[in-house]
Amino acid sequence: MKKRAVLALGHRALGITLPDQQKAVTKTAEAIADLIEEGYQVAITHSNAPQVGMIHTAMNEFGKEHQDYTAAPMSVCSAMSQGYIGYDLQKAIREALLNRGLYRTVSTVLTQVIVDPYDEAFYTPTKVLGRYLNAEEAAKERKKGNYVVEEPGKGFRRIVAAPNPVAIVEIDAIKALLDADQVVIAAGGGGIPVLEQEHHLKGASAVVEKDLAAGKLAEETDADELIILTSVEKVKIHMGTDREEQLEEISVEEAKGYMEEGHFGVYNMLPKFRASISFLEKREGRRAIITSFDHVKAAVQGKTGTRIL
Ligand SMILES: Nc1ncnc2c1ncn2[C@@H]1O[C@H](COP(=O)(O)OP(=O)(O)O)[C@@H](O)[C@H]1O
Ligand SMILES: NC(=O)OP(=O)(O)O
Repeated sequence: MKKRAVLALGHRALGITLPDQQKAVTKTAEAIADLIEEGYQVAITHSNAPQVGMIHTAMNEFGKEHQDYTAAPMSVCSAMSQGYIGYDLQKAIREALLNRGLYRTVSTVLTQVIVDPYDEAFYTPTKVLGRYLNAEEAAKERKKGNYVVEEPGKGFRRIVAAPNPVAIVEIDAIKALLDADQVVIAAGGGGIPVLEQEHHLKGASAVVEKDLAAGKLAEETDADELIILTSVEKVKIHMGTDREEQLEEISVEEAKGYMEEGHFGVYNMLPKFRASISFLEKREGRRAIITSFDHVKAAVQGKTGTRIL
């Protein structure tokens, strides 16, 4: 029986600008093809904060120059990011597989993720997005009810909530594609955040943390492995001190302990641990791996990466 993996692609595996993204996904697609060659069924999710920031600027600032301009809410910007990132990934993965004489349909499911309107995250936004604003522009954003944060010496940036993913709306479609052994890109950028209002879904002005959405996707697709591809081969404890140590194979209990001791960056490494622990506590006997895209093959073979069991 095939193993099922959910992969989360971070900034290094995905790239940021259009040309950068096309170059990065070509390399990442090789790593994904390695996994498929090893017999994995693969679902992929990815970052999108830089991309959604660019789309938001394009739609809401330069868009005004178009006579039929209407503002684009954050949820629509998220959907757009899923579309073009998915398109680049589809092309790159299809090609990497064809070069190895393999064929799989690769598709992107525009995915909505339900969030809780009472999530604390709506009161304490953490996802920094878009270009730098000057003080006057920042004041205008605040007047519109948007949150803005100052980066000393650089200017101001929009900041939006990163609520927890509660459920994946299109989960049955994603599962059907995986069951058919097809490659699926889903819950990109953490999914398009939506609020459930009776039986309607309403886009939320937020960006879900992609690592947490990947954990939810792994849980809901009953995956064997959650593989988070980031910029480091292994996670460190006591990072930057003379006690620095790389983590290899650790238990959930150990992972929780390190988390509580505060070894991980709050907005970068910590969500990867939260996602891994949440998945492993709900699906016993599975594995979470945190490593870089160029070490994924060795990591699934147990030779490198930080592996949480
Ligand atoms: N304990 C840690 N061990 C390794 N890297 C860490 C740790 N804490 C924070 N980091 C930082 O987390 C970064 C990866 O997170 P992030 O940049 O958000 O990645 P991604 O875009 O891949 O999700 C690393 O480049 C590193 O600087
Ligand atoms: N959605 C999301 O978590 O994106 P980043 O990884 O780019 O912050």
